[in-house]
Amino acid sequence: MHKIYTKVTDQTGFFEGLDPVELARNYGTPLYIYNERILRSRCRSLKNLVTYPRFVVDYSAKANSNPALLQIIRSEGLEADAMSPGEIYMEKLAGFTSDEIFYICNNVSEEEMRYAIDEGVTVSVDSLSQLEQFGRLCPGGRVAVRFNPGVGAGHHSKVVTAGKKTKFGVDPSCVPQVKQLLDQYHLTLTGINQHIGSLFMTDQAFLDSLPSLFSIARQFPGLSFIDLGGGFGIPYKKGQGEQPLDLSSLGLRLDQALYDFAKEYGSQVTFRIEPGRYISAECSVLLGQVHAVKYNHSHKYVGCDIGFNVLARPVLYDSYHEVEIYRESNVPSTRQEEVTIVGNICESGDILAAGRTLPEIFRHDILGIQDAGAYGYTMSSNYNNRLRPAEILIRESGQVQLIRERDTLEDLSRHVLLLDL
Ligand SMILES: Cc1ncc(COP(=O)(O)O)c(C=O)c1O
Ligand SMILES: N[C@@H](CCCC[NH3+])C(=O)O
Repeated sequence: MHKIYTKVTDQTGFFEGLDPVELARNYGTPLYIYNERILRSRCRSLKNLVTYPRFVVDYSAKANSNPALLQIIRSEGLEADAMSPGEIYMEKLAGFTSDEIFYICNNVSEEEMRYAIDEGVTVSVDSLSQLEQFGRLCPGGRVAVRFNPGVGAGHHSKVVTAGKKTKFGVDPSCVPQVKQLLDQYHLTLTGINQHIGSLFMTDQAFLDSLPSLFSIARQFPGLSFIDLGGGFGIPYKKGQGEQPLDLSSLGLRLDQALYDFAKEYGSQVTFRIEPGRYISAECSVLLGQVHAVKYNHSHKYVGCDIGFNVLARPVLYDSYHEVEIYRESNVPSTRQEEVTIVGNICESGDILAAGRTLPEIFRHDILGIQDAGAYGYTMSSNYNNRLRPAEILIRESGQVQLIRERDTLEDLSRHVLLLDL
């Protein structure tokens, strides 16, 4: 077993006794590693959020749609939301049936909407024009409408998806036009949904959004479901003492709100939530290797193979991920130093962690980027013609399984057509 010099969050025993340096050597870096036990525990926490009996957790696959992980999530009794035909496709590959998939789309073409209708999944539209499109494609069908409750939340303005400044959802003042379109195309409104945004760490905004959603529901008697959205946060700064979202307090208050509303509205109604990050973020550590260390104007840069093509969150949102250091040799880090960890992409903004105080890092060290399982691989790209990483899963049995191969150079040229010069 190689010595691990800094252990910030591995009290959970993330590697289950395996050696991250050996995993990096066997599978190469960059490498997304997932832990099945942690993934299952997050699914169970949300499934047991409330006691209200008709409560469904739709996993939001945009956070991570690796089919092996989707299989585990489904085996825990969760259903799934989808944002694109690709997500529907991956979910079906993992075994989700049409009635377990909720397609929450935004500004889609007729072709895409037709795909979802033909696949038999429930469709939610989020504008009057998309409702009209659905009506023309599927007259007499069942549809859901996403409303904007007016209350937004999120870790960055780019991921707040309700409130005044967002493209998402139908304004509640448009209920009469929604009714008119439902009538015109003989549609049944099967449910309404919302999503206030991504990552809240207190329950306030989420609970504050409910009265507005419930007041919309009152205008549509007989709905099968009301979907409250996702956004449940995880503490990315555990090393600085950031505390997890208090699910038990949120659950208690939510439960009360659900029972109260169902009593008034009708107890047949199902409530859904659609979390992504909470389920998949903490079950993954992303491994990378340090290939260069240098000083530029006396600041130390640690250069590794995790460019923003592998993990885009720090560059897109200034997101913070804890970094652990794993080392093969027994060379100790004798001092702490301030460093900036950067990737191998041809942009100055390719910064993974800026100005971090960490134990001294050497060339060849393995870095473990924590909480990388949500919006990690799914937002990766081939920018600079780099290869997207491999993904492995540490099973509950302790076995390691490859669940996605690393891209190859041939993958880069797969859809390319050369000229005949
Ligand atoms: C419509 C919708 N549902 C669910 C989610 C999942 O969000 P989160 O991963 O924060 O739970 C998102 C992403 O913000 C979303 O846009
Ligand atoms: N991609 C964002 C979350 C957006 C969720 C999708 N609406 C993140 O990494 O935090």
